[in-house]
Amino acid sequence: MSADIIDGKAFAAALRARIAGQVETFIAAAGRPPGLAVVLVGEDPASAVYVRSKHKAVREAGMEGFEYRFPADVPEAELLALVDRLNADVNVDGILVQLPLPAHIDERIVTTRIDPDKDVDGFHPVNAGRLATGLHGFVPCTPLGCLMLLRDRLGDLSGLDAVVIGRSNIVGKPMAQLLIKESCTVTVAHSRTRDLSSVVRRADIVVAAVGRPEMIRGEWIKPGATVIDVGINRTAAGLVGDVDFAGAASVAAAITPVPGGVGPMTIAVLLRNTLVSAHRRAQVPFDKDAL
Ligand SMILES: Nc1nc(=O)c2c([nH]1)NC[C@@H]1CN(c3ccc(C(=O)N[C@@H](CCC(=O)O)C(=O)O)cc3)C=[N+]21
Ligand SMILES: [Mg+2]
Repeated sequence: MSADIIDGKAFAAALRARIAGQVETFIAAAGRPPGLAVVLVGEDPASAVYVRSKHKAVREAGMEGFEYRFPADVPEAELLALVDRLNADVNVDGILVQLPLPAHIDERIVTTRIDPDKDVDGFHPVNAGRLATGLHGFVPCTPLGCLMLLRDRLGDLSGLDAVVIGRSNIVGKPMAQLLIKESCTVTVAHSRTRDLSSVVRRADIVVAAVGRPEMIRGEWIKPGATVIDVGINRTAAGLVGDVDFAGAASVAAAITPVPGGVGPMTIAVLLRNTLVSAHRRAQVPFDKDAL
């Protein structure tokens, strides 16, 4: 193995510590903590684990967490009524409805009901549009976390060839938008891409977000590339990413591990977005780029 391992867990912990410092300053100015509401529907064990770790992170940062749980058969209207209440609640700066939702609930309707200016997940179409057109708004946490790791590692990304594998609204598309903004030459590959290995081989930056265990092979990676693995796949052998880690690590310059890479960044950026939202809503000035 020759690649440096990008320690997302340590980067996220440092970011969270800086956020906690800024939370104290915010409380002194605004007289209240930043507030994040997290809504969980159903009993999916993986979702319950994520929601618990989000709450722990919220408390550790000095923010206020509001937690709401519904049984899997909650009527959509009841969920929407809660979103309406949270939209109107002055102490709530961020609203996150944990996905996936049960099949009888339309995720698009719920996501679109959240006030875009409290949408710290960045899933509302208004925020997707803001990102696509260069306006201020919330950027989805996972791709923004990936970008922070890339900038920390590579500095200026301009002119680099980037391949994003996966075209979801939550990761692939916003990741591509962020890399375009960084002046990368961006290719978005997906399940219908022909000759994926040749597409990946050109890339200085590979972001894998396909949700298929170890699909991106080490032999495809250009020597010296930086590999960001967004995948979290539970297999018989344990947690693995979308990248063949051992193979890729023998040729890449740097690679994120799973776990301990992108995942912890997602939660740290959620706190960051909530802190940014709190400052905007309370009209307390804040330099988010100094975080
Ligand atoms: N509205 C909404 N917003 C989300 O941001 C959202 C969501 N729904 N639904 C589920 C996904 C998944 N997600 C993760 C958060 C943290 C880790 C994380 O911290 N992972 C650790 C531990 C991995 C493990 O042990 O499971 C790691 O990669 O090292 C992973 C995944 C947020 N999601
Ligand atoms: Mg796909």
